[in-house]
Amino acid sequence: MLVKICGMTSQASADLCQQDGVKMLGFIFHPSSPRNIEPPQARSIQTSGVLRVGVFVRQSAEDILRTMDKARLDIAQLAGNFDEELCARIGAERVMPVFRPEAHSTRQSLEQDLARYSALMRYALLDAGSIGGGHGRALNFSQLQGLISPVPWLLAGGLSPQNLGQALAEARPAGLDLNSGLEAAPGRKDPTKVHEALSIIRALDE
Ligand SMILES: O=C(O)c1ccccc1N[C@@H]1O[C@H](COP(=O)(O)O)[C@@H](O)[C@H]1O
Repeated sequence: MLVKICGMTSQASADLCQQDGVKMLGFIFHPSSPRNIEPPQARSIQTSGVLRVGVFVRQSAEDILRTMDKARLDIAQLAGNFDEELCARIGAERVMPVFRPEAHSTRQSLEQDLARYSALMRYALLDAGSIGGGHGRALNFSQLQGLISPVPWLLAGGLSPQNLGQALAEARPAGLDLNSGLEAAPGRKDPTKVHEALSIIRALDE
């Protein structure tokens, strides 16, 4: 199971979330987010053995590449409008676009969209809503069961210890992206929720 925990705002939050089984830590570069972080601060946060993911909403390829360099990022999560050219400029191995199941009237249309980006991304992420993120709103998990994706896909949107079991059983993603559902307050991770979520995932992933 590919587990990503997003919204790192300090070394303490990264230390809390860098636990066995966590593969990605996310840093949000979106000024209006309560989880926004500046590139130098993200750079100063030490991580080990995890992929460092930057979350971007409306930045240009140049801005994204500059921030990736400044903050020592491995992957760009494209949570705004993206196209083939943007993905190609960043490089397929470093791209995780956010796809929006609710914007598609059929499952086939979502799968076609995923297929279109097959050579342009390393992972795909599926979230609720139409742009941005961190809204804490979940997708309809059962509608995603058996989804055909050319790359491993992560489920995002309102995941918390309360709904992880249902999400895994119904959507059956390759990975999970946890964010506001593990917070004590916006931008501040709750150690109890983080431990609880990771132990649920470990138990269900055996
Ligand atoms: O969390 C944010 O503030 C945010 C802002 C702008 C773009 C993306 C953001 N977060 C991402 O949204 C999803 C789902 O988050 P949640 O579980 O619903 O809180 C996740 O991928 C975050 O990386």
